[in-house]
Amino acid sequence: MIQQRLANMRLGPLPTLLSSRSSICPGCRTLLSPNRINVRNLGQFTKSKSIKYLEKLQKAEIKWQERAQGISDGKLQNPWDLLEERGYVKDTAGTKDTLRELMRTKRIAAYVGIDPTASSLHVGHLLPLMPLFWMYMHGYGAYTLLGGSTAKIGDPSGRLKSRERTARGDQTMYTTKMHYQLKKLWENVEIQARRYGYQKEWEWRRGIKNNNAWWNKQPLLEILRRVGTSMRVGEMLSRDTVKEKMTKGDGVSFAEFTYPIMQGWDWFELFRTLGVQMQIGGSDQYGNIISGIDVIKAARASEPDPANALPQDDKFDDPVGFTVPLLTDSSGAKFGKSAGNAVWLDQFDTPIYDLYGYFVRRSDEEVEKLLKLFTFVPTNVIKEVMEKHVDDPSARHAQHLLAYETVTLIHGEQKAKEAQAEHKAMHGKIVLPVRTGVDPAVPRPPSDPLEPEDEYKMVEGHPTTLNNAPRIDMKLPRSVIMQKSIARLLFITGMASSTSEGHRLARQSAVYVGAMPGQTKGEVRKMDDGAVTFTPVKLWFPQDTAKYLIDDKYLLLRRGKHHIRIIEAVSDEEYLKLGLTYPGMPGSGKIRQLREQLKKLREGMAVDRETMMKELAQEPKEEAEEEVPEEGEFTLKFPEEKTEHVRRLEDLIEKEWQKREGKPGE
Ligand SMILES: Nc1ncnc2c1ncn2[C@@H]1O[C@H](COP(=O)(O)OP(=O)(O)OP(=O)(O)O)[C@@H](O)[C@H]1O
Ligand SMILES: N[C@@H](Cc1ccc(O)cc1)C(=O)O
Repeated sequence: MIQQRLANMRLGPLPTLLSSRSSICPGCRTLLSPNRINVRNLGQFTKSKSIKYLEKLQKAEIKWQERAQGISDGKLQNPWDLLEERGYVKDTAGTKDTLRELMRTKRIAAYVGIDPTASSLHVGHLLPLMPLFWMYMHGYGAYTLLGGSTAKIGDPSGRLKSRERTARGDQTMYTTKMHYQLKKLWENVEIQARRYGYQKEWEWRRGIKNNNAWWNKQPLLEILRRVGTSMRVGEMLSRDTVKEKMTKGDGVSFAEFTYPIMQGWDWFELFRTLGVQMQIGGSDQYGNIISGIDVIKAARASEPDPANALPQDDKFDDPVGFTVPLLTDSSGAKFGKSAGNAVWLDQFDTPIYDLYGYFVRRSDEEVEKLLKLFTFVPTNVIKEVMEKHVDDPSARHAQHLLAYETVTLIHGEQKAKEAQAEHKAMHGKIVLPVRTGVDPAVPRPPSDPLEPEDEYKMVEGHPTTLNNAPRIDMKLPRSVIMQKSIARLLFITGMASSTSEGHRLARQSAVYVGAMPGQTKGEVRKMDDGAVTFTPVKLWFPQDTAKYLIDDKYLLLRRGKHHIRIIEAVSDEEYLKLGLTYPGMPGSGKIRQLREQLKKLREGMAVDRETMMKELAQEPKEEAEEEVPEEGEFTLKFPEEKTEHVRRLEDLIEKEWQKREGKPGE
């Protein structure tokens, strides 16, 4: 069938196509029209490969057109209707009819941008991401963009106060963490797609972009000439967000005023290179989306090279967008970091158990809406679940489904199973702890200084995925970073199982450090803030590690695809005060010994107080330093007197004993 259609296609013989002049975005796996293929943009293919590639494009296009016909015939649902039905559409840029028809006829691509202004994504960010994920699962191109450059300006939309400036190093840390969170989300979306029966096809496209890639080399003059001349200041001043901030807030800086143009130019870049015709954002992004459409139209009309001209034949070539409703808390405040009510996607900011608990606590009134927004559960199944739920609301059946599915998307199904089992074991016996800041009235329980090093251990016996990858961020004393060999650092950070393995990895350049590839041999170029780039580690001298410190504060290491460490250099005093330890830290044996005993006690393995005290009185085992310190090498050692951390652990052990012995007040 496809063969036959291929032969009948009006595209003509492929070699002819290859010589035709016009434009197609190189990243799009979309055949726009017969005369729109630009051989220059297919430069990376040899001629024969290009023909194969074009054949694949043709097949994909035929499938798409068959699907479009199926939608017209009422055999298939238009994905736009799915987005509307699930509650994702608040306002549209472009009429709903245009959006609907565009999605039926054209395999467009869409994007959602997020500025890395915190170290983690939060549940609010999932809302604009969900329709993007749905689009991906229906064969559209889907891109997430990190605003490494826009974050330096700060979007004034929906705010009365300008964002605080972020230090260069922190900005890098935020970008890196969000980049890996997005990667993890995308990997989980692939799994979810399979789980829900969406068969992955060659044409599916997705990616994570960083606008730093173009802003670092974008001449201002080009923007002013191509876009600046047609954007009217009066119109820009009349935008609600600008007016609000100018009259009720702290004013609008010139940089903030140009923010919508920056965001619009991002869109133009994605439109030009990847065929991203649609932008999705929270409802506070409506003004920026409208400005973006103006920017694209102006940039498109002012293209100096006709060979690069973008299609602009009819309304289906114009950029479009839509906003999702804002997720708010019970007081109506936008759920996010600025309002201080965020539920984080980073399990070390919001533990998975708490994330699960957050969704279980949603009210009966909102659970159906949230199931549609945050899960891939089909609407007919949601309907059945809600019927069951109404029969016995106290079982919180719908809420558990919501929690399970959302945690599965964020952290993987295994983690969702664990959180559910843990939750079920606790249910009814204790009040759920709230450690997320969702409800500030509930005090946060003191954190347990339990086995922090374990967070950096790789899971044994299982392949590493981003769902089970160890913790990314860690602190280390500055002296350790500056004076230990890179091999030792790899061991200390959990990237290698021993110093000798660290040595081998560094010798083979099998690990990477956050930096820009040097242009000359031995040259070290620091990473651009806002972008994440790695170059292979070499066996350099301990003092050379300092060259890779970003903003004199962060060192980035990567092994394979999933083992990342963002190591923050803190003063030795602060490290001790925080009570942190690292593998092989001289004097840390006491802490390890106390932790082991506390664990034993909690697991009911401790015999009696006297035996435990005896064991604690023994000299703790020190982890042998595999490496003989080089002369003058610093070794951070715990001071003789008890540290805060030791005292805290002793205190916890005492409390556990009192609990066990049934002392009042515990
Ligand atoms: N609570 C929310 N509901 C819906 N969309 C949201 C929510 N929070 C953020 N978004 C959307 O996520 C995208 C990125 O948001 P942004 O980078 O502004 O982060 P933010 O957390 O909203 O920032 P802040 O809370 O500091 O204002 C935007 O499209 C934004 O509208
Ligand atoms: N301005 C958006 C983030 C964003 C940044 C760059 C873009 O191209 C798109 C969106 C926000 O603050 O929420």
